[in-house]
Amino acid sequence: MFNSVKVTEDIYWVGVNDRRTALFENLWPLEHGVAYNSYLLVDEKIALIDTVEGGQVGEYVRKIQSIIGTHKKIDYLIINHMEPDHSGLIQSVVELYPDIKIVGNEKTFGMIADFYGITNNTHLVKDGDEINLGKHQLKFYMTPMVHWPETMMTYDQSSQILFSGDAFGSFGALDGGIFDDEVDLVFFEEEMRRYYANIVGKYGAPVQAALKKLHGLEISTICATHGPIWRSDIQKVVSLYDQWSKCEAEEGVVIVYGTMYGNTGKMAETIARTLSEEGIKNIKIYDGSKTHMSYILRDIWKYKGLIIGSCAYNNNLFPPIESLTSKLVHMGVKNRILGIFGTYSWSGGGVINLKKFAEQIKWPLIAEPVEAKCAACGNDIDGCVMIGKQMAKALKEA
Ligand SMILES: Cc1cc2nc3c(=O)[nH]c(=O)nc-3n(C[C@H](O)[C@H](O)[C@H](O)COP(=O)(O)O)c2cc1C
Repeated sequence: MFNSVKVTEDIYWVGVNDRRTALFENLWPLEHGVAYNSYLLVDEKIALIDTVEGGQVGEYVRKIQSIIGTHKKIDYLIINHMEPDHSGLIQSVVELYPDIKIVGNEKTFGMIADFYGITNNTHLVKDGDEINLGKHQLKFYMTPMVHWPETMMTYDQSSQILFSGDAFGSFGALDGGIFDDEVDLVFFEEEMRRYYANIVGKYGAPVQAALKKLHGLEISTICATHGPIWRSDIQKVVSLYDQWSKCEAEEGVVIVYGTMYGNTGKMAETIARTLSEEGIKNIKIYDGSKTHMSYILRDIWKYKGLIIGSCAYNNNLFPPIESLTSKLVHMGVKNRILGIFGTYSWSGGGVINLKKFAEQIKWPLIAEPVEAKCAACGNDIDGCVMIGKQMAKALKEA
């Protein structure tokens, strides 16, 4: 989108959409693109909050100059987050506005020096420090490890807008709509959870600390660095972050399996049908080879139950299931209940490693694991039914 967009009378969205990059962080699919949001506050003094990814300098500068013209200077460049998708144009901004003061904390400046070799014209802020722009009084909140060490948030006391960095951000380009009341909210809530689960999810405790620090602040609008601007129901957005960072989950089950020839998948169908017969409505089945892990993690972040299956593969788990289980351990997901199943033909490798995963992640196993030889029959099918029944029972009791 070429236009800048007014957030208030004198605050502008000057972000850009990226529909070309296939993988965010070279890892996470961007089927519907992503937006890099930056904001311009035009007061007696002018401040730019964060920049955008490095590839879109022309459009970014045109947007800024369509608001302030080519002669006015920008006084402050506030850096809430140094990840290169937001800091990518710091050098270009500094070249264009050589007197600009870069506002950040101690950790920010270490990274600016190391990434971009910039050490001049810095304005160091600590937790609670303020800067006056004229009408606007900005206050800085240090929120380390949401999700980098230098992350901070900027709160404008006059408009009650929180510039939150990556917190409350989501995947998905902004297809014309910039505000939450202009976009498909169902899509963005899913994409916000996928972003949270994959990018921020490991840092639940720092997110909790940040939410505590912001508690009591009157927030009219949240301007994150990705996704829509939230202004309709701030309480809902904050409470989603609260739930996710506490690993709270809803009633429902993700069943994910790894299969080469379909036998493990058939067991998943039996388990799912039993869950449904037992009254569970939210059941999501994924073939781990077909659906990218980021979507599976998104749903694991939502639902309390995980049932995971794997065929044996060279004495080990099937590779996509191996990746998923190690990612779950790495992220330290808590407060889930687990069922496991699988197949083998000679010495196994799937279920034995799923049992090791259960021990590592310390989630309770709701039923006896089922391991079918080649293809499930008789007792194996009974075992799958039992996994479904026990999972439904545990979910209802949770
Ligand atoms: C490449 C490959 C490696 C396998 N490695 C093992 C193994 O290490 N141990 C074992 O018991 N079975 C192994 N199997 C057999 C499968 O795990 C077994 O046939 C299983 O039932 C297949 O399930 P599926 O139909 O869900 O793919 C292997 C099969 C293939 C094709």
